Amino acid sequence: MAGAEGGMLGSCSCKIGPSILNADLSNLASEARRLMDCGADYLHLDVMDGHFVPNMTFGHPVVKSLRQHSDAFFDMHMMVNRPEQWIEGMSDARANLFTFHIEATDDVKGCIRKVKEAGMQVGIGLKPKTPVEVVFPYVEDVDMVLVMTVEPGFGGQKFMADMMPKVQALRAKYKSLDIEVDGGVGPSTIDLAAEAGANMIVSGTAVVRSDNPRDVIGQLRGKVDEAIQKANLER
Ligand SMILES: O=C(CO)[C@@H](O)[C@H](O)COP(=O)(O)O
Ligand SMILES: [Fe+2]
Repeated sequence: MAGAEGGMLGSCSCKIGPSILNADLSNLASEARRLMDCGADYLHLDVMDGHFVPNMTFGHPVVKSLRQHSDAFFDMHMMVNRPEQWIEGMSDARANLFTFHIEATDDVKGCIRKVKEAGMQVGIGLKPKTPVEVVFPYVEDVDMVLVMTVEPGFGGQKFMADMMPKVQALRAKYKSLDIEVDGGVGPSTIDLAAEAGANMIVSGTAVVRSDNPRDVIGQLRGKVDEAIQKANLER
């Protein structure tokens, strides 16, 4: 659904979402346009509050401004404590998917409900040290599960291959779940993520710092499509 605002999740097809964290943030609108024009399916927007992670980025006022220039599907990666406090602002900014971390709230069910009531799709994220089992009670209620493949906070880190068993465990249990991986994903690590069963691929540095982002997005998509086809044949 490249380029269109609205629903995108639920089909478990390959979707590539560049992270703009290491892009030129002073030219967010043109960076968003450039990445969507290069074949991205959605934009992954990293929100950091300086508490949940040791870094800060931007909040809903910036997202609302960006929305004036882009009709892309906005995947909000909320690396913030007490994500509940930003649901209304992100909904007002016309974000599409609000992904909060399971470690960041005492009321996971309540947060899921409030995101839905605010008219957004909902994702739930797991830091590397969080076991995958903690998310199982909520999977039926969310649109997507995000498995972090770096410690959240910064772009350009090394992909943690030891997170792949989490992706495999989720895929084994939930055949049509949208599973996103985020952190250190690029042409040299996509095979592991795709074969484990991830279908939503966040890629920051590898895409935005490439001389040929279209080619990188195409390579990532090729590997994921191939893995999905193989998995379907084996079923
Ligand atoms: O959420 C995060 C980091 O906390 C990510 O979205 C990264 O920013 C992706 O960038 P690369 O690791 O692909 O450079
Ligand atoms: Fe992210």
